[in-house]
Amino acid sequence: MAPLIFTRNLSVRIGGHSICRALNWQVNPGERWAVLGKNGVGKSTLLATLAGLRAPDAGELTIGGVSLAPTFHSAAHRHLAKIRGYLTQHQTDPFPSTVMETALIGRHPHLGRWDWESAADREIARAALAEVDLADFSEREVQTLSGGERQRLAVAQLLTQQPPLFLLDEPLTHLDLSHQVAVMELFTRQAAAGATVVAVLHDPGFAVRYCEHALLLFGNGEWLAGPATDIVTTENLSRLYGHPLRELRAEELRWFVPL
Ligand SMILES: Nc1ncnc2c1ncn2[C@@H]1O[C@H](COP(=O)(O)OP(=O)(O)OP(=O)(O)O)[C@@H](O)[C@H]1O
Repeated sequence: MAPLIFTRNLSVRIGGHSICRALNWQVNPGERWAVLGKNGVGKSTLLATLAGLRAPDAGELTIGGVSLAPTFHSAAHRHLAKIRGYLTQHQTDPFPSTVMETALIGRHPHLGRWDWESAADREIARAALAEVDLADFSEREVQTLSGGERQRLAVAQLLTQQPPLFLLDEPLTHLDLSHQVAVMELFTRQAAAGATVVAVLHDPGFAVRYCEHALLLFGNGEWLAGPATDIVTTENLSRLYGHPLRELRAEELRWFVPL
């Protein structure tokens, strides 16, 4: 099966700072990857690059068979919109809109130029809202939602889009513990059904619990990618965060606590 993400010697920089240098990385259908690193190392910038929203500095990048670098054709944007769903770190709502209308934005890549959303589209959106515990919120104004409710709506909009690749920038922001688990389990089910998940996470315990692969960004262009069991270790994490950590085990769960 063709990889969803393929990079060869990919280099991404921002403001004179190297995020990754010569990144050789392959993400296959059904895989779940956690991206870990300190604040400011460039996790969001790398995700925006994978989403096709900024150009890398060097190397090759292909997303779902669409070449984003070194060659990229603007005609590929529509195709790309069906391939990858991108959860940004902050949600903005400049215009009044209901929860249902906001979820339905996820259907836009699937509609023709003059099409309205169909009953089937609305059903997909309704099911997505139910998945994130917002079934009763359809007619609420989006600006009245709490932080956690707004974040769950952003997840519902992604589910409504039904992309094969989910790029999630801190999907657990604003969520209470039960909704953190619910959202990670929801994406685990998506992966079991064949979708691919790449998530920026700040808790390595959640990373090893829900992702079988990890990409570590060390902030100087250096990176490590591979099976989470091999590379999410106290030694690597202590170096990654510049702070000593200890691993605690509870039954089959692994947690990492800062000392
Ligand atoms: N336009 C810009 N010009 C220069 N530097 C920028 C610009 N935009 C962002 N940066 C810097 O690039 C670095 C990477 O930012 P990015 O948001 O990708 O980091 P991050 O790893 O996602 O951080 P966090 O964990 O805090 O969300 C940061 O140091 C940020 O201040």
